[in-house]
Amino acid sequence: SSASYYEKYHSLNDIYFWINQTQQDNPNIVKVILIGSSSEKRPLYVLKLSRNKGPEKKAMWIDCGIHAREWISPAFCLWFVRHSLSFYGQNQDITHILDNLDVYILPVMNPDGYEYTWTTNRMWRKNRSVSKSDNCIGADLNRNFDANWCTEGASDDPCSEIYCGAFPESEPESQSVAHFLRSHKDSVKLYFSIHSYSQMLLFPYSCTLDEAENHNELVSLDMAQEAAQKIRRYYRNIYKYGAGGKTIYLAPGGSDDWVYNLGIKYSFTFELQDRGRYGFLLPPSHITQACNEALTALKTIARKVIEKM
Ligand SMILES: NCCCCC[C@@H](C[SeH])C(=O)O
Ligand SMILES: [Zn+2]
Ligand SMILES: [Zn+2]
Repeated sequence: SSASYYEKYHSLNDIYFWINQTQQDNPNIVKVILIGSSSEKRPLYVLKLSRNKGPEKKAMWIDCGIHAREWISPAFCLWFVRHSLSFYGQNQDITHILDNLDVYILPVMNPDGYEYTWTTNRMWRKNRSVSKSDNCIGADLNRNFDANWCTEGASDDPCSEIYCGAFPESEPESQSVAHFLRSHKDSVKLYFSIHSYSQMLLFPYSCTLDEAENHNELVSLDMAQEAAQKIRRYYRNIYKYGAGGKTIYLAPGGSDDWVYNLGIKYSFTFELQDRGRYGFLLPPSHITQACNEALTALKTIARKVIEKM
């Protein structure tokens, strides 16, 4: 696919075709792993990028598209894969990362919701599971993980945009991701969940206002602060950074907090462009800069984590 392919938003079927094509074009580097299926039985495909044939290396994980309307998120996962495949050996940052880490990428964690934003309601957020009680559809997958589940910042009302689901991991999508990460928790060292919008680099905790035990390390010059500084310097754009609970809002049951408590101590949620002018409807002409900003932050953090391994 040409460069311009990555400066557009793609339908779900287009992305499934891209996943298959990318694996076929790069059989020695890309492996496709089926980690589960959505409530409407669509496949959840993870791409594994690995430059090494050796034993299981340390790894990093990137999930995109947990919230359906945040189209820049899957666009970033595709952008990252293309950057990794096209610039390995040329760009020293991505070469260093791929020489040290395998990368698991889940381009669309909520395929049913994503499809729904293309066919029916562009502003849909949740998945499309049918709840027993009300006539309302969908749970917020980023409130369905087992981390202070369904406390303040989530809702037990199935009609709410932040409905926490019937119980932790009640949703097939979050259950599939939790299952995969539980079985890879000894090799996965770094976790990224990509969202939009508001331009923030967030880390645990969002489920309480308590500080994570390695809070200083996450916020210090090593990690989030340096990433935000790089974006400001290279792209003249402002990203806030900090613990989610204090920086954006209380949001219990999130993937990043659950991953952190699982023992993956370098866990981040990125809120990409913009700050509200277009919001979730970020125009395709903004994809390049939004993805470059996210790439800069991801590389900065990944390089620091590799140094500490
Ligand atoms: N895991 C919670 C991180 C902070 C909130 C992130 C936003 C992304 Se739209 C949310 O899930 O409401
Ligand atoms: Zn989101
Ligand atoms: Zn958001």
